[in-house]
Amino acid sequence: MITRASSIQKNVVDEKFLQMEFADGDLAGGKNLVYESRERFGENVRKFCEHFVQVGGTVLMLGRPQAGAVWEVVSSGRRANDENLHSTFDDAAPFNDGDSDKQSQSKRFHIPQPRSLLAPEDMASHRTINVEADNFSGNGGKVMQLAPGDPLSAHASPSTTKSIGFIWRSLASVEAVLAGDVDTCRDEGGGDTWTVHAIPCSCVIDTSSRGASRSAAADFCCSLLQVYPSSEVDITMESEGQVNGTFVYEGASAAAYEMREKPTVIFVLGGPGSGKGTQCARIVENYGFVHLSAGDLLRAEVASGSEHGVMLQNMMKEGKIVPAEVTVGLLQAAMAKSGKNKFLIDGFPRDEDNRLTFERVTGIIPEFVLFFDCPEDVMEKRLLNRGEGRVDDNVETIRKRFKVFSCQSVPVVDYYERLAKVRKVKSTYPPDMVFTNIKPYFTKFLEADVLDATRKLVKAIDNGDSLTYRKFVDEKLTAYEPEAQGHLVEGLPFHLLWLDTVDQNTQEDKRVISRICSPWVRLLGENAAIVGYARLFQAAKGPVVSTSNETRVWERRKSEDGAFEWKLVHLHRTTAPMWDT
Ligand SMILES: Nc1ncnc2c1ncn2[C@@H]1O[C@H](COP(=O)(O)OP(=O)(O)OP(=O)(O)O)[C@@H](O)[C@H]1O
Ligand SMILES: Nc1ccn([C@@H]2O[C@H](COP(=O)(O)O)[C@@H](O)[C@H]2O)c(=O)n1
Repeated sequence: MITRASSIQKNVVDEKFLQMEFADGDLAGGKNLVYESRERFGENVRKFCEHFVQVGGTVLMLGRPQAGAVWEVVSSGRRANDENLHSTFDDAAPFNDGDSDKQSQSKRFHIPQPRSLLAPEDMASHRTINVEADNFSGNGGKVMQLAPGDPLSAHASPSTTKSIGFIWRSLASVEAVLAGDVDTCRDEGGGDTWTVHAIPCSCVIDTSSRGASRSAAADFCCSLLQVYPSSEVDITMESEGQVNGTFVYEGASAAAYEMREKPTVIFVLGGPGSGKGTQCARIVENYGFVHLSAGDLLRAEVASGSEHGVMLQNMMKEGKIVPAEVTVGLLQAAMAKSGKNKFLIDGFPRDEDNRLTFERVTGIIPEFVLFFDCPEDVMEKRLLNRGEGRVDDNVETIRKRFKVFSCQSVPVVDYYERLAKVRKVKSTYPPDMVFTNIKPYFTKFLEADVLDATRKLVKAIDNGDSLTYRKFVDEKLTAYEPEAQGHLVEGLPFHLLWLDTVDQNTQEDKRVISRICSPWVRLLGENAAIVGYARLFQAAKGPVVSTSNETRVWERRKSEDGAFEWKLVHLHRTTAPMWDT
């Protein structure tokens, strides 16, 4: 059984979830759970694994550690497979957390490097799974006829956005091969060829000197490196001049930083007229998401006179769900065009086919599903009063749409409910009240935004980039910092002087860069936040040269264009002691 981090949602790991997710037999039989993560481990993932172990399972955690994260193999003391774990992870050292009670229930090991995606039984037989070139002509989304161990190659589109989707699909394909899951082994085809030879694998990327595909290639390497330890991945980048692997590795890290995560997607569902569009407008205004309404995209497609226009119009008049390929294609194009990475996808997925097609094509799993709960009589009244001249806002079609919703869309909501991903809001109240009830689900995005602003600001300071610096900082910034010798400094000139003296032409190996470590965020209401962290200053090619502790106070305001932005209003920095190593 392979479980992804994203399906273990924050704050929802409880008995109910476990019972829904895993049949009794799975747990009672002491089955293995191979937990594969490309995401940061949180407290809930740990709890989840511990629980799984307590009910007799074994958990292997595979992937790459994030800074500061502890990778653990949690193994049930009641099972006799500890040896197996030792031989799989031969450099794993027992971890003694001093809690002897717990130790008798389960043993933990720190693994410095995860080894592979293979489950222990596969490791034991050392089956090598070849993932090679030229066995798959992927044009047109052909389904590959694969059995476990069969070779696989894949093709990537030259467009970066599509390629990112490919990366995840490609990794999903590798997993699918491992699991013998032929259905998942699809690819859309076209473009460059990326070759993954085996696990341990090597990867040859022909960039053909195209910018987009080069950066996609870097992303791909990065994804590989997140899943496989670098010792097992050998990356070569072929282009004019034979750029070597080191370049790609560094490129991959940079790309990983810029595009740390796949886009964040929230699906917005609810019956016709439940108020999805109304609330999405508020979420966009307050939390900076891009709103994509599947229905609006389809109506625009009809209006554009496209080849599918007549068919789409007829289906919509009947309240029917149009083919998923069309809707997903429109959504994908709109996401790429926006250049943004946070999306509210409204009125989607309307049925299982919508959901599966979206997952297959984009590889994106939604952060959560915002669901508006509203009785039919209320929705009908609203739609009849909407007055937007839509072809489907008449009693006859409205009733058909209700039927389609309960027969085809509700099962999708149930599916996400089983993954504990549904955030239900009653939408019979007035719009402002509905929005108040939605807000708590979006707090974490405010925290992420303010942390992102902090990172960008620190980067601007490192680069002597006063233009970007000014974008993030209030003119009346106040600061306590060692350079000010105990005085409160007000305004920007003191800081700009420092920025201007950072010599951007300094030789690369003499530059000092800084890194934010152990950050924390505390929101003070919706419009203020405190961010704290340790900042390590490093020579670009050398060890840490100094450290400081910084606290920054941010205020969220509306900018001239009406969007919210974070502005730094106060800074406190102290020099932190250095440790002898
Ligand atoms: N909480 C509410 N109270 C009263 N009226 C509302 C509320 N929310 C939305 N409405 C009104 O109901 C109508 C339908 O709302 P909206 O278009 O947001 O629904 P929807 O779920 O997006 O519908 P559809 O699925 O058909 O696109 C609109 O006229 C809107 O102004
Ligand atoms: N995923 C979707 C979304 C919509 N449709 C069709 O569009 C009609 C209107 O949708 P709204 O969300 O704007 O109400 C809907 O009744 C469907 O005909 C679709 O097929 N697939």
